[in-house]
This record gives sequence, C-alpha cells and structure tokens, in this order.
Amino acid sequence: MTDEEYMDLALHLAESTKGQTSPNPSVGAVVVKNGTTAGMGAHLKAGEAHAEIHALQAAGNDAQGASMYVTLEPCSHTGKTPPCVEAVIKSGIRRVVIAALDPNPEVSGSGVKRLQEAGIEVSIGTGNNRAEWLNRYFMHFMKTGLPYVTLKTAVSLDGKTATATGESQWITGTESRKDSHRLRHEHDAILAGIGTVLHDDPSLTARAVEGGLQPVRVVLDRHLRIPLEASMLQDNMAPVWIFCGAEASTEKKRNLAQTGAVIYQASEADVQLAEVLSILGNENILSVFVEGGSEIHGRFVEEKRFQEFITYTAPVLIGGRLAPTSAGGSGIAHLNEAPRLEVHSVEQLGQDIKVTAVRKGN
Ligand SMILES: Nc1c(/N=C/[C@H](O)[C@H](O)[C@H](O)COP(=O)(O)O)[nH]c(=O)[nH]c1=O
Ligand SMILES: Nc1c(N[C@@H]2O[C@H](COP(=O)(O)O)[C@@H](O)[C@H]2O)[nH]c(=O)[nH]c1=O
Ligand SMILES: [Zn+2]
Repeated sequence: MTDEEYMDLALHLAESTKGQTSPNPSVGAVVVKNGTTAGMGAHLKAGEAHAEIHALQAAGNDAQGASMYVTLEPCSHTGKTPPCVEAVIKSGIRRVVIAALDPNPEVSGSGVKRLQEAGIEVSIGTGNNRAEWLNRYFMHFMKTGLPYVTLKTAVSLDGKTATATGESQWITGTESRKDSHRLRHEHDAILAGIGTVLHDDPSLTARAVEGGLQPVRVVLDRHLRIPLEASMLQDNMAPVWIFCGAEASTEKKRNLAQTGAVIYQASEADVQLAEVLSILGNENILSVFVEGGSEIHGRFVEEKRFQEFITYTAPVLIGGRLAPTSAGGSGIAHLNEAPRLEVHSVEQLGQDIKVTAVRKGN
C-alpha cells in the first residue's frame, strides 16, 4: 500500500476515538514492516497510553527497521505519559510519516527534531488536512488557550428558528437531531442562553448516540432566572455551570449551588462572552457547542467569537416578521464587516440540509 493508504488507516483509527480523548487529541498510528502491517493503535483516553505506544506494543520486534504512520507529531515531553519519541527511537523504527505537527507548546516541532537527531527519516504532511480537521478543537485551544466555539442552529427553509408564537419542536427531522447529539458528544461543553432554557427546558445532554463523554452544560443567565426545577438541575447527567451578572441575587445563587450547579458571577451587570470563554479555557474546556438561542448566537456573531457555524435547514416554511432567525441581537451593520466563512461541507440528512462553515481568520 502507499503512504496515503497507510495514513488513511491511521486516520480512521484516530477518527474512531472522537469525543473520548479530550483534553488530549485523537491520534492513530500504524507500524509497517516490508509492506506488512505489523502493529496499529489509537490513543483511547487522556492519561492512558498514546497511539504510538499501542502500535509499537503490537509490533514487538517487527518495529526494528519498520516505518510508522502517525496522525500527530509524536510527543517529546512527559505529561501524564512518557515521551513517545523515546519509545519510537528505542524500537528501531527507521522512518516516521506524520500527518500534522502538534501545536502544543511542549511539542510543536521538537518531536520531529528529536527523531531526526536520532537518524530517523521523517516526512510531514501526508493526510494533513484530515488530521488538522479531526483535531481542530485541540489545535485552536493549544494556540489560543480558548475553547473552539461551534454555533449550531436548526432553521426552516425561510430561515426561522421558531414560529412567531414561539413553537420550535420540531423543525428538523430525527436524523438531524441525532447528528447534533453526536456533535454534542464531541464537544467538551454545550452552551445555551436562559431564553432557550426557559422556553425548551432542555436537558442539553448527548443521549441519542452511545459513547463519548457527557459534556458540561453551560447556561448564560445574567439575572439567575433559571428555575430550580429545571430538568438539567435535576437529572444529575452532567455538570451545570451558570454564568450570572453582578446583580444576581445571592439567595438564588445559594439555592442553585445546593442543586450542585456551579455559579460564576461576573464583576459587571452583564455576562461578557470574552470572560465566559476565558474561564472555560482555564477549566480545560477545549470546545463549546452553542445551541442558541437566537440572541446568544447574535452576540457570538457580532463579537466574532466563534470558529464554526452549523445550520440544519428543514424544508418547512414558517414566515412571520416576528419569528426569530438563527442570529438575533442588533446584527452586523455593514456587509464588509460581516464574517465571511468557508463552506466545509454540505450534507443531506433525511429531508434536511446540513451546512458546516468555518471562519478562516477574518
Ligand atoms: N427546535 C430544534 C432544535 N432546538 C434545539 C434547542 O436549542 C434545544 O437544544 C432543544 O430544546 C434540545 O433539548 P434537549 O437538550 O434535547 O432536551 N434543534 C434541532 O436540531 N432541531 C429543531 O427542530
Ligand atoms: N494523544 C497523543 C498525543 N498528545 C499530545 O501529548 C499531550 C498529552 O500528553 P499526556 O499528558 O502524556 O497524555 C497532548 O496535549 C498532546 O500534545 N501525542 C502523541 O504523541 N500521541 C498521542 O496519542
Ligand atoms: Zn505521545
């Protein structure tokens, strides 16, 4: 098989662990000796062995003089596990093909340097786009210290997220809702505004699909209007972190804390997105899935504090000048200030169209 084909196998291994390795990236590795696949592995859980180690263990002595295909630059530092580069060097591997460099300041190029110093041939870039897309949350976090923000909306063909009378369940079909639950799994946190919480009483849990970790549930609620009987405060399915403003009542804060919710009180009346994201980053939340509602999306868009925008569009017509759209708020005044995204993919899910678009810098 070619380098691309072996890297394709390593990427499949890595992609099979989406949603389970955070705060570590998903990584796959394959050891090949004279055209024979001698070992393979993936990083399964933070704190456990890295992909390279699993693959080298499976290869045993066949690693001697073999090649290794790995989707992320082998680590050269000791975090919770020893550096992979030392194991690769000791195993006798003579060529390493790497899909993407690791932007973790502890690594970022020093893994490659260490391998080359040990006389190992290194080639970088095969499968790079797919490897970087797979770990876009991790890479963004490592470069900025802030979580990668995905805005998700479900709209009618004429762009409404609910009827003017407030009805929204359901606009899209079951395939779309299942798909968005899968995306919930892949993020470390799900964020919603108090409007959505009061209106839908959502559980904000990733339950429609198996596997992965249950994301933290984040609610922006400047006056602490969330009712103590809210489902997410009763179901013990995942942590609830509530961000409120300086004027929120201390008694309500105390009652909410008794349900186990964690309350972050801002120093000002309003809850600033910049502060929410930096607190989440400090709590090792690498990615946030923002479910809305419209006013919350409006703020993320106006402040350009998001990386990805996903829309599920259903072929239903709602109309109504008062019916909400994906992004409310005061909006962008001039087109030349409007964030221009790049379409990553367009998929049909049942009768719905899913568009995934990403911000490129601007
Ligand atoms: N209204 C629609 C959506 N609406 C999603 C809401 O923002 C809120 O997340 C839901 O109430 C989810 O509740 P729970 O967490 O599953 O209990 N999302 C969709 O994909 N399609 C729709 O039609
Ligand atoms: N998961 C993974 C890597 N992850 C890298 O190592 C860091 C975590 O190190 P530790 O705390 O020891 O698990 C993580 O932040 C990232 O830079 N590296 C690899 O060579 N292979 C792997 O499979
Ligand atoms: Zn490693």
